[in-house]
Amino acid sequence: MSAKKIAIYGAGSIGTITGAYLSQAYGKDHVTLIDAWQENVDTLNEKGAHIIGATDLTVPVHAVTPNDVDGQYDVILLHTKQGFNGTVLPAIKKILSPDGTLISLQNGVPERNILKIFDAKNVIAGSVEFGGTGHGPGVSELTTEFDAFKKSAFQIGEIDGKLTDRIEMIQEILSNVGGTTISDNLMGTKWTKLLINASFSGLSAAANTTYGGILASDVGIKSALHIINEALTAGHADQIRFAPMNGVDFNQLFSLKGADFTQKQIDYLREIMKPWASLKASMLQDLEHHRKTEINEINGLIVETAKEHQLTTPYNDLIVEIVTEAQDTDTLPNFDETMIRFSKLLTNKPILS
Ligand SMILES: CC(C)(CO)C(=O)C(=O)O
Repeated sequence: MSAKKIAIYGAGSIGTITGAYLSQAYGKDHVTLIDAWQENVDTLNEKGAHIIGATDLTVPVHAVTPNDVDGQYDVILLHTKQGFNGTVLPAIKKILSPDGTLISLQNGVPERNILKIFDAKNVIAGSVEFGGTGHGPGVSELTTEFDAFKKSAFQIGEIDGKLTDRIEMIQEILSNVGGTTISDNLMGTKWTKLLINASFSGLSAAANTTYGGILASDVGIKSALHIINEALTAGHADQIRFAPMNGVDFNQLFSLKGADFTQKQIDYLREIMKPWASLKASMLQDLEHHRKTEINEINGLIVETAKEHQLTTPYNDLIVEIVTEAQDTDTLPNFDETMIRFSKLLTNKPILS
């Protein structure tokens, strides 16, 4: 396998971590990090990729800007944001070898659009299950606890869910980064990641805090459960079978069964999310750096899907409202104000024991 040429398209907080581990495993002659930010590319080449947080690791890497890409790649990991797909996908098409594989790892569910540009035989997809926070050029903080990262970093699958030699080969490659499981239910995988993004990343962005800040707040954790439940309801209406993530069946454990969520559901959600407490949503990092967020592709997708089935989504609506407001006014949301707005939605919803 080491003869394969691998590219990481998008060396942001997640791409830098992935690129560091793959370069460590296969050598920088076989792995290229592609990123549009010249200063990031220069620093990566001069100083290596520096991973801090749950580990401390510096790995020599080879990085280029999209304009300087030379040659074709057998495997390309797609780590840019969906908002750039209009330019990124045609650029990737030119550098993916005819038998190559593009791994769609973006948040949301971009695969239908990706398949308009790429032949299905060249595409697999999956979800990223670890967090990263950028700390300037070349430096990324691994925000998932190290054991959880090594256990569960990616879930990948063929579009048709088949177990193929190719998907096993990609699993082997990604296992150099962290735990990688194969899913036979790709849409279920993408939607389970979507519900984590909508709830914890949505609230992290809307309340200007980490996942831990949401877990520690009663309003935060209860709102997270409502967001998850809205995503489950919209997904079910759209025939989605939610895949377990890191062994946890969100559908089974966290859907609303009675008048309200039970204390057991609250405690369990707090417990299983602990290894991700230091995560800062990429949408919050976008707001901090004056970039457009993925709000429409994350909470917005749940709202839209629900609407198609005449369902309402007050909790996801509020996330969209707050994050869009912050994005449009180039400001950061305020934790207390956001919690007040969510507590109004939660009023009259007692927690059953
Ligand atoms: C889970 C996490 C933090 C990993 O990048 C994420 O997907 C996001 O916030 O966008």
